[in-house]
Amino acid sequence: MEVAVRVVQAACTLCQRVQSSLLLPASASASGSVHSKIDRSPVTVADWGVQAIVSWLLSDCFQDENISIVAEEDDETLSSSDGAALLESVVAAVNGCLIEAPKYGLRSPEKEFKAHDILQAIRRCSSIGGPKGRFWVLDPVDGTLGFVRGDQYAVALALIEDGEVVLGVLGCPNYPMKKEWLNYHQRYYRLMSKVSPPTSGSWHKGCVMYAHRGCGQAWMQPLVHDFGKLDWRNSREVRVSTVSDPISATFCEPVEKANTSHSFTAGLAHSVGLRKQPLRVYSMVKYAAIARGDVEIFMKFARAGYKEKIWDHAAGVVIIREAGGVITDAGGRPLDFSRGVFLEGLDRGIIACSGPLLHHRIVGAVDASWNSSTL
Ligand SMILES: Nc1ncnc2c1ncn2[C@@H]1O[C@H](COP(=O)(O)OS(=O)(=O)O)[C@@H](OP(=O)(O)O)[C@H]1O
Ligand SMILES: [Mg+2]
Ligand SMILES: [Mg+2]
Ligand SMILES: [Mg+2]
Repeated sequence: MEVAVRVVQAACTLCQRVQSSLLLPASASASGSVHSKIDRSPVTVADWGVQAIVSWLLSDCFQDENISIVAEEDDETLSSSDGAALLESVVAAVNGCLIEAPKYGLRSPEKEFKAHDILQAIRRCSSIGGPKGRFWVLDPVDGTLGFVRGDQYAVALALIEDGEVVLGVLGCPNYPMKKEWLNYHQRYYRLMSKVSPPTSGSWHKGCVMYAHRGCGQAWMQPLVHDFGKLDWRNSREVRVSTVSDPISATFCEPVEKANTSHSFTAGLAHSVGLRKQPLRVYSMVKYAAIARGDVEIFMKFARAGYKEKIWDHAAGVVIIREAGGVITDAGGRPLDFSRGVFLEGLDRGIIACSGPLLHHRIVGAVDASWNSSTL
């Protein structure tokens, strides 16, 4: 757990630097830093950079060159002839971050990384998961769309043992320790990014959340740029909301309508008596929000045929559960992390709630309205 938290803290620093540079007006570096994948989703220098550093740091910490990691990105684009400029940016971002690894109580590599070291580190995350043994699961940047838009995103790292998520760490660089800081923070960030972006060293407005299966506790600590100054006693326990009356509950969901049916969730919300506007947030920050009691419900109904990937959920699931929440598919069954990179057998959608009462109502409402929906 300690290694995972340190590694995620370091990875968040890399992300913050890349995000600041992306937000520079007409930034020369920005134009080349975002690439479009075959499914037209974005991938950036930060996605590859984080995957490379997490891969290298984990294998270095555990002295295991063959450490097993399932992760979202691959090296195909960077290895291709038109990926040379991107690769160069990733090399610079990774070296800039790893040189500071000792600040996080981690080791820097003996020599600066060259392009082929980066490709190798990215490629090493090629585990395909499964029912047996132990492997890490990494979403280097979850909510890449939010990331490129200067908004919410998360670095998500989990450990799976024999098909069960045993620990999860969620780095949320733009999600302040206190919900009340969020508006102020976002307005400030947008304003600043038009003038001069904040230097990474002065930016302490994020948090890192983590939990270990079976402890019944989940924790949050501030994002730091010098781990030596971080006292583990600054970590505070987080807990889900105690609200169980739908009238006072808030639900959250993905921002993009391509990723979930906003109309179906609006119908569900109405039928169970939710009255507040949904909070649309990018990334697993939604899971962080449930775990620490900022919202009560998360719902996602992807289009038929879309298969959810384990890295989009693993870290968040264990944090929500240990913080006291309930998370299942829409049939009320636990998410199955034991069947490879996909959440195979997922029934319709995902529902996370601060407690069993709300969860029961929503699952019931899905059943009542599913057949008349167009999903
Ligand atoms: N079609 C479709 N349907 C459902 N989900 C999809 C789909 N395409 C992608 N993804 C995955 O969604 C991840 C982003 O989820 P978000 O909750 O951040 O979505 S949103 O941007 O707020 O709409 C996103 O994670 P990242 O790629 O890490 O950003 C994807 O893994
Ligand atoms: Mg992606
Ligand atoms: Mg993701
Ligand atoms: Mg991602």
